[in-house]
Amino acid sequence: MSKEPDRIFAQPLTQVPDFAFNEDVVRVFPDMIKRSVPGYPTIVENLGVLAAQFARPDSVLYDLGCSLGAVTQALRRHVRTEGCKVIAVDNSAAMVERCREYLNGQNSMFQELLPVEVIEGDILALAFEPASVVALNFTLQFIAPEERLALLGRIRQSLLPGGALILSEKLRFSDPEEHGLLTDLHVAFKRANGYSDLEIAQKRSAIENVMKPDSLEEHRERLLAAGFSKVVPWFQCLNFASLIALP
Ligand SMILES: Nc1ncnc2c1ncn2[C@@H]1O[C@H](C[S@+](CC[C@H]([NH3+])C(=O)[O-])CC(=O)[O-])[C@@H](O)[C@H]1O
Ligand SMILES: O=C(O)C(=O)Cc1ccccc1
Repeated sequence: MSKEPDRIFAQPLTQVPDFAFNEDVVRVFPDMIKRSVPGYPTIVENLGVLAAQFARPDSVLYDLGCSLGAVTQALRRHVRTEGCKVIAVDNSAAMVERCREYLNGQNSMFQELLPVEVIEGDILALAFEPASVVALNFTLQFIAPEERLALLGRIRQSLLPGGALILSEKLRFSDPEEHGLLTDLHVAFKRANGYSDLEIAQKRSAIENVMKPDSLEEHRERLLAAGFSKVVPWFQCLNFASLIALP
């Protein structure tokens, strides 16, 4: 994995462009996500542990919005169920190219890894195969809000009995005091990880038009509306959380 540090927003920009998952971001992505998302390493590793409990024989495990394939790699470390394959999907050509390099490197080093297919494409246009695990690890927040319910409905329809959707997201909070406190604490987390106030401010304006977080209540209601029967939060660190949704 690339160890290059994230300095994307370190210099003052006259106009901050909308955030995009381009070559520059791909190069620093492992550093960026670890220093920006509290709990990210814990979520990714344990997503593999959870997935191993829900994986059904001869089914598909989806990693939707796979970026560099961190979740796919956790699935490969933990899932031992017969006949499973991973389908990892991302619509950033730069991400997919690097993701394939990492996964091919693993294939050549280890035998008996779950087979993985990496697809460059829009998850909104995907024809889902019967799946036992679907991971949306910090991806739904980048999908246009009006598309989210229909996407979750299609995921629900593809899920086999005993399977699960694992959904991780940045949260917004309907209570202004709670929202303000957790936003401030997230800024403190980023500062503690070496980001300057300028980097934090410029990143905030880069993501505000492209990343629209929902509240936990909105997630729960939409998942139930999409046909899920139960929504169980299993992790929260500051304003980042992960939920299990059962079919
Ligand atoms: N419509 C779409 N179709 C496919 N991919 C998309 C779409 N929209 C956005 N993406 C992709 O979703 C990913 C979101 S990052 C996921 C981290 C990863 N899951 C991880 O666990 O490391 C989250 C973050 O950076 O905060 C990017 O790679 C986008 O290209
Ligand atoms: O950096 C932030 O403030 C975030 O909310 C998380 C994030 C992480 C990586 C890319 C875009 C957003």
